[in-house]
Amino acid sequence: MTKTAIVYYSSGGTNYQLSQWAAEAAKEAGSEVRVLKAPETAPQAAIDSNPAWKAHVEATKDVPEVKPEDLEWADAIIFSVPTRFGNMPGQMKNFLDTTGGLWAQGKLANKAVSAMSSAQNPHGGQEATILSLYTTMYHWGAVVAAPGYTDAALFGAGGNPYGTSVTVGQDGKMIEDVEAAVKHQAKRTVKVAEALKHLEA
Ligand SMILES: Cc1cc2nc3c(=O)[nH]c(=O)nc-3n(C[C@H](O)[C@H](O)[C@H](O)COP(=O)(O)O)c2cc1C
Repeated sequence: MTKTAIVYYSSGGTNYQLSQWAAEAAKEAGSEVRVLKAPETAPQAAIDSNPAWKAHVEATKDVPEVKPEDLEWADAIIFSVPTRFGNMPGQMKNFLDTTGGLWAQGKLANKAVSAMSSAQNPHGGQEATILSLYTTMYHWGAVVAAPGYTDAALFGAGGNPYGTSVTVGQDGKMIEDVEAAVKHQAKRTVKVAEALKHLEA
């Protein structure tokens, strides 16, 4: 059975929702799934000063924090993060910077990976954010299973071939309907992981 880790960071819930859709699809594709959040690094005072952020942290307090061992466990890894100035949030970068030990042992090579993102503007840096994640994955020797234009669902969802991305309005709601695109991407990442299982590093 293929194992899938869905690793996200979210302060408003968008990337948590994208991760939930990805989890449903990976399970449908026959994979064992863990949904895991990047550990928070912001001071509690900053979280408390933002009611939406505070509510999201409270609502997801039972989601386990990702550990490097989860990446070693997984055959497929799907990342989901908000765009922060065209880049991933520091919380995710902080976690990725703890994977040096696994990288040095070659344990992240040949994982099938893909990434998703959200931003407040339709062209607010989603693609750059996804590519910033892939830069680290290339160093791992992982195999990026970007969706490209492999399914019609991509077109209704903004058509981002690097990875599903969505615009989030001022009210925190998603503008485009990306559920089908997320699910296609997750299933494809699982399929690529299955195909890679017998590859020698
Ligand atoms: C520090 C910071 C930087 C941001 N930078 C951008 C940006 O460059 N472009 C943009 O469109 N939105 C930007 N945003 C908005 C976030 O991308 C948006 O709130 C996020 O995608 C919502 O995802 P979440 O609900 O999972 O937290 C930024 C937000 C913060 C807090």
